[in-house]
Amino acid sequence: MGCGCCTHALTEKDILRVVVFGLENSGKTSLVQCLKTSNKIFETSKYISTHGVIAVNIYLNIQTKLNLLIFDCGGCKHQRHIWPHLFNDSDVILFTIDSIDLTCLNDAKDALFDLLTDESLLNKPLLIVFTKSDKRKNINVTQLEQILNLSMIQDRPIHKVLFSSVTLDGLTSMLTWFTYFSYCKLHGKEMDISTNNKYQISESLNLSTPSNNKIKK
Ligand SMILES: Nc1nc2c(ncn2[C@@H]2O[C@H](COP(=O)(O)OP(=O)(O)OP(=O)(O)O)[C@@H](O)[C@H]2O)c(=O)[nH]1
Ligand SMILES: [Mg+2]
Repeated sequence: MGCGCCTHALTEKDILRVVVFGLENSGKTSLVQCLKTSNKIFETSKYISTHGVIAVNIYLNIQTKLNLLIFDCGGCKHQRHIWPHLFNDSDVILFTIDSIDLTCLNDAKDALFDLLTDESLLNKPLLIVFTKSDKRKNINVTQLEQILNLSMIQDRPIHKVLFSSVTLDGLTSMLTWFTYFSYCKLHGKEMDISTNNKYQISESLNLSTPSNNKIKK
């Protein structure tokens, strides 16, 4: 696989495989598009539900050579039988949760914990993305975390981000997290739960500002 701007062919180790799960309408495809293009979506964007899985290759940062292969899965119930087929190939899991639609939280929690108990996903790093943060001020993330029982998840690195595809708030935090795990994979390092390491690495990679990732505001 090549990206057009690298001089060497990419190997498996160069590519971080990210599987994106989450209920229908929770913002997965919009988020992937934001990662791919660094552009905001329009608030009025039409909802087109994903069928099956869409693989998206993203080459993100000239300095860090972050290569992501993202699997964007359809979220509605009858699509979820496809999810297990992607488990083995993943390095990290991204799970989206609509931070506005509180009626879906229990379903989201069930879907999330079903995933995490699957043997092939044990210990895989988990990025929880609370989406649509532009739609409501003062979202109480702690309350969301409590309802979802996220403190129960102790067997793996976990990071939580409040994100909006409309404003791109939270994008840099996601990219920093991906860069850390990409670095670990490339160098065969243990994927550490400690956040200190993560930030040391991201600082040394000079990833702390959005401009490094060419994010258009
Ligand atoms: N205001 C706002 N709307 C969003 C945001 N993210 C997604 N949406 C809207 O929410 C709807 C669903 O977004 P999608 O990204 O298609 O959701 P999905 O999780 O991929 O849905 P499925 O493919 O059915 O599983 C679309 O109308 C988007 O425009 C956001 O951050 N803010
Ligand atoms: Mg979708």
